[in-house]
Amino acid sequence: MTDQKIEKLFVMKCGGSTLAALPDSFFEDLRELQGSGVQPVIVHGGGPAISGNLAKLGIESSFVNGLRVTTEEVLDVVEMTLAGSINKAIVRRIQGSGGQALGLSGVDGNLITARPVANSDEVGQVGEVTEVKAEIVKGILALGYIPVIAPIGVDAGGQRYNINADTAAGAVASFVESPSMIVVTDVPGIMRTIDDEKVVLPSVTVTEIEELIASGEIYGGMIPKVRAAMDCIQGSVSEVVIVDGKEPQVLSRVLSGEKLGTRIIRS
Ligand SMILES: Nc1ncnc2c1ncn2[C@@H]1O[C@H](COP(=O)(O)OP(=O)(O)O)[C@@H](O)[C@H]1O
Ligand SMILES: CC(=O)N[C@@H](CCC(=O)OP(=O)(O)O)C(=O)O
Repeated sequence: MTDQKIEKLFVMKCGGSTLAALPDSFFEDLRELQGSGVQPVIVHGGGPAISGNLAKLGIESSFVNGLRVTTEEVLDVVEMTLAGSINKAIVRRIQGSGGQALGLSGVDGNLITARPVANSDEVGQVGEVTEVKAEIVKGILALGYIPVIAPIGVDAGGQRYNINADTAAGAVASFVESPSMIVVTDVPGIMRTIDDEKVVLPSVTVTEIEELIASGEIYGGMIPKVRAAMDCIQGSVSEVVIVDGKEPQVLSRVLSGEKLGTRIIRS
């Protein structure tokens, strides 16, 4: 398989907070992009659905710094939810709009290899990415399908890992050398309060992000997004854009350079 850079490639992360709320027009926009030769790669989350399924089984969810405490029992539910129902629901929605998609998790073909995170004594089977097999992603794109990736990793011994979806998306973007990553979530970008009013920041630098985390203006689920963004923009990814998936034609507008959401840039 060729390892040349793919023109018009972009990685998109779809958050669990917004998946169910994404309008049909979002998938129509995606299909039109695919039809015009753009090559989207999707990495998705599904945190709320995992917590919902765990609750049905009487298992309480707990998080340490945004990472789910993941026992083997929890991991079964994580994999079932992410690689199963959520992954297939996205594939069906893309196909329903006339696009072509192929769903897989990081386990398939050893797509995402992982090792335990540094604080695995606290969070259990949570992984950080060691490698993403870019040739699998490029091969699926070359066949004309949108890869839809669930963030489960695996190691050489066959152990599974639960990987935060923002982290996984950033790693996929780096390894496939995507020029950009679009993070689709349930808020219109990174917001801060100025004169008692919440405003969306059009662009932020790495230094500004550190300040916003330190001041508490970036918190919770936004932290793994900005951390993943800061990690991947050190390499081939030149910008990460955080946008609301309910914004009409959000993907094509961002890709055509419209100032929408928050752009995270290097300096
Ligand atoms: N500065 C900020 N601007 C916007 N949202 C923020 C900010 N800090 C924290 N958040 C929170 O981050 C959430 C998005 O993260 P999360 O719920 O994990 O979404 P996803 O499922 O898309 O990954 C927002 O709904 C909001 O509550
Ligand atoms: C380790 C860890 O926390 N993994 C996440 C994976 C899903 C995810 O990240 O989903 P969102 O993008 O919807 O938040 C979890 O178990 O919830």
